[in-house]
Amino acid sequence: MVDWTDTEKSTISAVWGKVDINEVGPLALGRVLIVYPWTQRYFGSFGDVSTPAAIMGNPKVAAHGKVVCGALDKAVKNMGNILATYKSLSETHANKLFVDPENFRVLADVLTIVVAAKFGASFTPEIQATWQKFMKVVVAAMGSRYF
Ligand code: HEM
Repeated sequence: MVDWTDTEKSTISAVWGKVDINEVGPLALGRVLIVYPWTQRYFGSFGDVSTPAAIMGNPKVAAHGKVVCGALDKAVKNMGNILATYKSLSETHANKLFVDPENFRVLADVLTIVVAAKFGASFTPEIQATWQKFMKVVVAAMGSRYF
């Protein structure tokens, strides 16, 4: 159970409210595949991911980036119970997709970089701290059914 202050809750809602899932989702997943190439092994059915340009232009990568960010929307809307929110998604990634949970942290870090680049100076250290706390909880929840 994670305690969130009212300020933390409103900070996450405000940041998320300014994030365009359709833009940030594809950018984040594309960057994960480029910066951490071993993650490509999970997306064998996605077609051409052989070069950075192919990855960033791949419609399946873009579509899936939106799906992942859509799932993050659920965490924003259920901050009081992120663990339960991701129970079955964690089970799917563990037992069906066999995704190494270390990759959740990788995705969270890349997403933070993409969000920071979009926000620029308005992504203050205080906002970053709250955002990273939120990401930590998401990563923990996504990894919660691995053991
Ligand atoms: C915050 C972290 C993540 C969230 C919220 C998330 C969310 C999702 C969602 C909602 C789906 C669709 C599930 C379904 O259709 O039942 C999915 C599928 C999938 N995820 Fe994740 N995911 C995350 C991280 C990752 C990472 C880091 C990887 C691999 C590096 C990954 C690999 C996959 C794969 C391979 C699929 C199936 C794709 C397909 O064949 O269509 N996920 N994920």
